[in-house]
Amino acid sequence: MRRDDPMPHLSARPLLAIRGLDLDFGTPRGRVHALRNVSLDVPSGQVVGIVGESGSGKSTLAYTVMGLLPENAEVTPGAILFEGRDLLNMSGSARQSLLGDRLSMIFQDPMTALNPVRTIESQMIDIQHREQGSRSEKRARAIQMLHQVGIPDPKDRLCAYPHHFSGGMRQRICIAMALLVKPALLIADEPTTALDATLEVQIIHLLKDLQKEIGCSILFVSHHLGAVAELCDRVAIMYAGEVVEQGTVRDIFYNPGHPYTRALLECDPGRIKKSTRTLPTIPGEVPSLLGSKVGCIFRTRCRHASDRCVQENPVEYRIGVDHVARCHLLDEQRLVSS
Ligand SMILES: Nc1ncnc2c1ncn2[C@@H]1O[C@H](COP(=O)(O)OP(=O)(O)OP(=O)(O)O)[C@@H](O)[C@H]1O
Repeated sequence: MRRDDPMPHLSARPLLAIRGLDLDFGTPRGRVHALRNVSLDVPSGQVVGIVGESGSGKSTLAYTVMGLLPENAEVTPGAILFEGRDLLNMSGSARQSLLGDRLSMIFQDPMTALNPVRTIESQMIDIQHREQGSRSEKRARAIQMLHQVGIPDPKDRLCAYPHHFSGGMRQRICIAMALLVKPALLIADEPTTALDATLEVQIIHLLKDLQKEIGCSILFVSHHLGAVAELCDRVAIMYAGEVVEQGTVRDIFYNPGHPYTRALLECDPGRIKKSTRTLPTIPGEVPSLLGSKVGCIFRTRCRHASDRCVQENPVEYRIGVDHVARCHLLDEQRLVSS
């Protein structure tokens, strides 16, 4: 069960390779250990989901890749290799030239990305500033992309401002803008959280279709397991700053190896029997991220926790070819039965 080969689930040259990433936020109360020893791959042409409860570090991970961190953030070791180049050691200008070109992002709130006082046309033309072609060619590409994301009468709507569109339509416009530059990697940070369930399904289907068409990879951050199952090829489960388990969608949903993943699946409203009147929750609370980094991060909520879980950080154990989890139980070869 214990892996012999270091990180067997990580391929030789993925599009994005995060290795041993730790990130702290300096605060008056001490250092918040927001990311702990995170290693993760996004292979070319694949969609990787990052799932976890609120505060588990999903957005911090996404923003770290984009280089959009606040001043109090400090990466203390780690590497983020994008197309083989370490983003953490790149000059500001080299990194800047990747953003909005090879790397693109969709935010939870579309108004974060859209300028409220500029027309959709001017914003969609501006985003193509590195692309070849005249203004009218860029305008034509914008219309085509708006059509692809399902904006009705795109030619007539170009002169509208963001507030003229509904929330769902604004998110479609953001997707159109993010994909207009044909990025190699699209980072989507909870892009459907602000939308109702019907719109969420539409946006997930849209992302799926466009990803296939453009051939880009997506790092999809979500706390919605159903959306992840629908869209992703691979899933990483985060808890309190750590990736505690990762594998294919099938591995995670049908053969979870970590007690936290099991608990998360048991609490998923999409899987709960209709006769149940109260939604189950995971007992206990997420630990303070200010604390020591020693021991299993999930031990305070785990019914299987032992002394070893207090004293020793679990390494990744291989459950399947492409499937790993950080839990001492796997070392002892007695998988948790639910
Ligand atoms: N600028 C900051 N300074 C101090 N702590 C921060 C800062 N930004 C985030 N954190 C802390 O880092 C941890 C991870 O936060 P993050 O927003 O990445 O979680 P998340 O999983 O994306 O949560 P959500 O689903 O609610 O967006 C949290 O404990 C959060 O309070």
